[in-house]
Amino acid sequence: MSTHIGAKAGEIAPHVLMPGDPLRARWIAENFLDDATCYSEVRGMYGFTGTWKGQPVSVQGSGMGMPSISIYVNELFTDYDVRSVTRVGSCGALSEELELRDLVIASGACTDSSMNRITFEGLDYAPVADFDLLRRAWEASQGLPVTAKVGLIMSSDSFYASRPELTSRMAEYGVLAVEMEAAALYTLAAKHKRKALAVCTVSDHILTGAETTAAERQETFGHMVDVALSAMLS
Ligand SMILES: O=P(O)(O)O[C@H]1O[C@H](CO)[C@@H](O)[C@H]1O
Ligand SMILES: O=c1cc[nH]c(=O)[nH]1
Repeated sequence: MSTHIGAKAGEIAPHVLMPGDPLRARWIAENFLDDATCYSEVRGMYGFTGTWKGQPVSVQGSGMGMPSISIYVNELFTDYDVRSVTRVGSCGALSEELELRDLVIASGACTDSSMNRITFEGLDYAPVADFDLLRRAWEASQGLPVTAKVGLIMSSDSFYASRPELTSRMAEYGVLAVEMEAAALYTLAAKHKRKALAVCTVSDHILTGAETTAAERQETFGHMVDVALSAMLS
C-alpha cells in the first residue's frame, strides 16, 4: 500500500480515470465498469478497479487542486506502475464557443501555480497532453450531441480568483476553460514518462454565469467518461 492509496500491488490497472470528486469516481465505477471493486477508501478518496469492454481499468479520485492530485498521481506512477491517467473533470468555460455540458480536451495547461516555477527555478515549463490520447479522445468525441473543443486550459490554484482579470487575460489569448489540476498531472506524466490527458465537461460558464447543479457535476457527465475510456483503451 502507498501512503494515501489503500491498494495492494496489482489491484490498480495500468490505465486510470481520475475525477476530482471521489463520488464521481464511485458513480463511474457503478455505471461504466463491469465487476468493479473498491480498492481504497483512504480519506474517502475512493478508488475502484473493474473492466471496460473486457479490459482492466481503474478510477481514482484526485481531490481538488494541484497539491491533492499530485499526491495521488505520484503514488499511482511510483507505487503502482500506472501507465496512463486521464482526468475527467469539470471546468468553467472562458470561450463564447462553449456551452454548458460541452467538452474541453486539453492539449496543454497554463497555470498560476508556483509548483512548476519551483521545480523549474522560475522557467516557464509548458505542460502538454499525450498526443496519442489526445488524438483518440478527439476521434471518440466526434458524433456526440455536445461540442468538443481541443485547446489550452488554465489550471488555477484558486476556485475563487482574487484577480479574475488575469483569468480574462488568459481568455484573450485563447484559453478555453479553467479548472484546477491538469497542469500538475501533465507535468508529473512527463517526469515519470507516462501518458496523461484531461477531458473536462463545462459545468459553468464564466462569461455568462450559467451553471449546472452539484448533482449534475457528480453524475451527469457521462460523455467525457466515454471519451476518456475510448482514448485510453480502444
Ligand atoms: O470536477 P473536478 O474534477 O473536481 O474539477 C473541478 O472542480 C473542482 C472545483 O469545483 C476542481 O477540482 C476543478 O478542477
Ligand atoms: O475550477 C473550476 C471548475 C469549474 N468551474 C470553475 O469556474 N472553476
